[in-house]
Amino acid sequence: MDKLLITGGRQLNGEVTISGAKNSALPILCASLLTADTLKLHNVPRLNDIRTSLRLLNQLGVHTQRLDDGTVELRADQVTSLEAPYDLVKTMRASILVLGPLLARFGEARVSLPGGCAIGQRPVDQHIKGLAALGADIQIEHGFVVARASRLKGAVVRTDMVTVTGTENLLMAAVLAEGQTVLENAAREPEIIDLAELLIKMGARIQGHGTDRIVIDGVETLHGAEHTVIPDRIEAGSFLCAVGAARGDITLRNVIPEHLGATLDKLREAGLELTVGDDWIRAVMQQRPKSFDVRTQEYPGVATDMQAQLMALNTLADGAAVIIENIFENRYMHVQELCRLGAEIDIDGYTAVVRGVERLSGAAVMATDLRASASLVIAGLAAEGETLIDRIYHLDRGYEQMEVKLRSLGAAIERITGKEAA
Ligand SMILES: CC(=O)N[C@H]1[C@@H](OP(=O)(O)OP(=O)(O)OC[C@H]2O[C@@H](n3ccc(=O)[nH]c3=O)[C@H](O)[C@@H]2O)O[C@H](CO)[C@@H](O)[C@@H]1O
Ligand SMILES: C=C(OP(=O)(O)O)C(=O)O
Repeated sequence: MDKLLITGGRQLNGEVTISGAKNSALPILCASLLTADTLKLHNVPRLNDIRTSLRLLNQLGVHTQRLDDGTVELRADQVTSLEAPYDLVKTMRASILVLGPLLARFGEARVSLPGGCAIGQRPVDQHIKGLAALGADIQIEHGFVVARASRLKGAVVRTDMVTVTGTENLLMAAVLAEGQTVLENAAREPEIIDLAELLIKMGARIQGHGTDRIVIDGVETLHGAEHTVIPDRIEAGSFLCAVGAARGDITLRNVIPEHLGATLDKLREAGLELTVGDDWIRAVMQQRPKSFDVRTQEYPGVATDMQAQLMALNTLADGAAVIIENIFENRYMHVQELCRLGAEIDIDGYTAVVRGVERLSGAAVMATDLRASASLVIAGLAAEGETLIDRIYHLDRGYEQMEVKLRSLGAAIERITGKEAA
């Protein structure tokens, strides 16, 4: 298992290019199942989750090809299996996103229930409820969601809570359904808009994406399209937290600053000087951060996927901060590890109180999930001495070459691979 070794205390300076968004690319890859024509996708990040998705799609019979420039071509003209097996689904919850497209185009799907996960229970009942409302017959059998429908029929679907992948699954199902579907209480994340825009290029009729009411008029078939995945707002936010903690002067390239609105507000509260252009953000930090409170919310609020990184920044702040995690019931696994680095944090249910300390000190820590890993990297960059982060396979799920990018900014960070790390 690989580890990361960080020698903290170096400032970050220079430019870094942000990769395509994992959470946009994952549903978009699954949209390839909706047509027999070719999808040509640009700016697809090189991540373990993307490799897992491509493996899953291959297993279903989708022909996939990755070109050197980050382009991925997919063609689902010979789908040979309608089953997403446990061994692939267990490593990545987003595999559930094949359910809607398979059912809509082929009238059948068997998708393993996603396995346990470190940040909360994460049921898929809303995906199932929505597909049932579109006329699917759905059973849970032997750990699989087994869904059948001759042709899905449009309906009004109101999910009990805002769900990102739930909205995406229902959107991909509804585009091929007969008649009109209205998704109420829909997620408004930029990744939903990106998916909807791809589907529209494929011939889908969708209105209202980006609002909480999406109206879809089903069509008989969809065709091929070419699309560029949006930049990863969470990767961008993570680098900004890193410079906030380690200090320095960095410029992010290939970003859409408006997707980071709530995060940028928080970072300004922390004392970062931010200059924002069309597709770049410059961040300068030369002082100790000031503490700032965080309440995670659905977009356009502060993303739960930024909570751990914003907490890492707060551990070094002047003052105390209250952090409230509103989306996942178990997303404080990083707290114990940040405390190993000298942070002072108390948790009470969904609330964490962070009392900023003047310095962190390097230690051996364990990554427990994707954004927890990022928070440990951020803290390690600012800590005195060496921090050794174990289980960074979590980080590799969602950050493209994070240590290479950080090294280019001047960080002392090395990957220790395989046996060497044991
Ligand atoms: C691949 C992807 O895009 N992942 C993102 C997606 O995850 P994901 O789509 O899994 O998260 P959801 O938006 O669905 O979850 C929001 C809340 O709803 C609950 N819920 C959801 C569906 C359901 O059927 N029943 C139910 O109870 C969840 O347990 C959670 O408490 O959105 C999350 C919230 O922004 C992000 O943290 C993840 O990075
Ligand atoms: C929780 C995340 O991803 P996933 O939904 O794929 O687990 C994330 O991106 O922070």
